[in-house]
Amino acid sequence: MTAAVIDGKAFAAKVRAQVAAHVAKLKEEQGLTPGLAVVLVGEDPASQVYVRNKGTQTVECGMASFEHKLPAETSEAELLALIARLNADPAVHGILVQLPLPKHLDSDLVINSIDPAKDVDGFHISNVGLLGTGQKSMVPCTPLGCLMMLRDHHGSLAGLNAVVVGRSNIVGKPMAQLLLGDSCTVTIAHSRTKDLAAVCRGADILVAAVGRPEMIPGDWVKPGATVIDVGINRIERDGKQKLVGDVHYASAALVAGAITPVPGGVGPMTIACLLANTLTACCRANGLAEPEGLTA
Ligand SMILES: Nc1nc(=O)c2c([nH]1)NC[C@@H]1CN(c3ccc(C(=O)N[C@@H](CCC(=O)O)C(=O)O)cc3)C=[N+]21
Repeated sequence: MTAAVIDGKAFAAKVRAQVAAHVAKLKEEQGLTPGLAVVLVGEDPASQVYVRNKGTQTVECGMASFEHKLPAETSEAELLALIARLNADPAVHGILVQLPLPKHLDSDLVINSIDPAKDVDGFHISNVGLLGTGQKSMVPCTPLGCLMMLRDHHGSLAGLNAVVVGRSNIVGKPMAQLLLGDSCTVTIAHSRTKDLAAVCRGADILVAAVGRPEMIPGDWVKPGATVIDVGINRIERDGKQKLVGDVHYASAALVAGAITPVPGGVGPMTIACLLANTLTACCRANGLAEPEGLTA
């Protein structure tokens, strides 16, 4: 059997179209334009490309984009002062501080200085706690995108065995919370898990978020399982730069029921969910009904 390919790129385009339609309605009926501020500290080339993509897609959806590029040697006080200004700016509904930050900056402190209502990454400690207790929160973009694709593919996720490989605060842990919220039986596995292969083979839903190129081979995949590959690893093969996931795609696709490719899977959905979260934040800030199907 060959797996169905879950086309994240096409799915993301649909999500962005929904966002754009809702934004148009907000403008017409309320005179409101959702705004997203993206803060980039330093000159990492990959981050620059990525921040530019976010800005372009934000504007394409009819929203306002505010880019703040600060030099690598920006002090913590300067960064916190910028965040305070964005927190107070009514034109800004979402704030994203691109991670990782340069080492001299305390990212927990910086993230927790963002107004939780504007924390479109869902990384603020207060949003983490709200998600963990099943309350309304801002949900991290990558796990939200994965959840949307899983719901679309399966309908109900109730009772399915979900294994999340990776325990990061930005993907693994919130992904596990969302799957639990949809009544999966959830296992969080990681580098110290005993017999990781056997644990993975028990998964109806396998989410790989470890950041190791092609670490999960096809024979760790249960026949018919749904595989969500969060990894985006830049490697060199045959003298060429290549993007691969955390799953060995060719072998996994022979066994899985459905699989997300890299590129074109989770990545585009992450940005689409960032735009959806910005719209949601704008609606909440103004006491308006939230867009349907774009939140957890
Ligand atoms: N505060 C913060 N929030 C983030 O959400 C965040 C961050 N910092 N720092 C960096 C990572 C990385 N990330 C990606 C999102 C989409 C693609 C994406 O669209 N990838 C394309 C390929 C792009 C390419 O060709 O390089 C794809 O998978 O098809 C990649 C990477 C969000 N991040």
